[in-house]
Amino acid sequence: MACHYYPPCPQPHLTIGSSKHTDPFCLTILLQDHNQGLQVRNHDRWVDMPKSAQGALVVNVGDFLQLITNDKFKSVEHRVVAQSSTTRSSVACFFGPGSENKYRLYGPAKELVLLGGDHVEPVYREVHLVEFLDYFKSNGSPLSHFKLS
Ligand SMILES: O=C(O)CCC(=O)C(=O)O
Ligand SMILES: [Fe+2]
Repeated sequence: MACHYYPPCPQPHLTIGSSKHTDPFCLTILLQDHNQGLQVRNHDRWVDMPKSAQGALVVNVGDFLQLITNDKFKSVEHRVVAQSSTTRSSVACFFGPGSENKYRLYGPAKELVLLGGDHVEPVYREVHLVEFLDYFKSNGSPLSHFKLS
């Protein structure tokens, strides 16, 4: 879980709340307050997330879910831009394989690779969570690194 507090910045164009990234796990469930700032990347455009209705949760797909679904679900690149006069708070909960499975090998799920009876080539090699997260910590999104050529 990560709790974020973004103070106002009088010159928001000179800073960034949170730099662009994808989340590494399967799903992120995000509670944000009523102030805007979160943006998601749609092709080459940054799109403002609309203000959440009271109590609404934002659900982001992460890189590990993209890997095990063989690209059926795509992780979303996002960032938080600073605001000139309002603060912003958010709480993000990250969901993925438990640490008891950290050395288990995961790859594109056979059920998804073979969906509909048609054979679909796996896009990624098998990897365990420790290797996946180590790569993420040093380099950002690990997806292209674990792609089969
Ligand atoms: O503060 C936000 O809305 C986003 C936080 C976030 O992207 C993260 O914790 O990974
Ligand atoms: Fe994030």
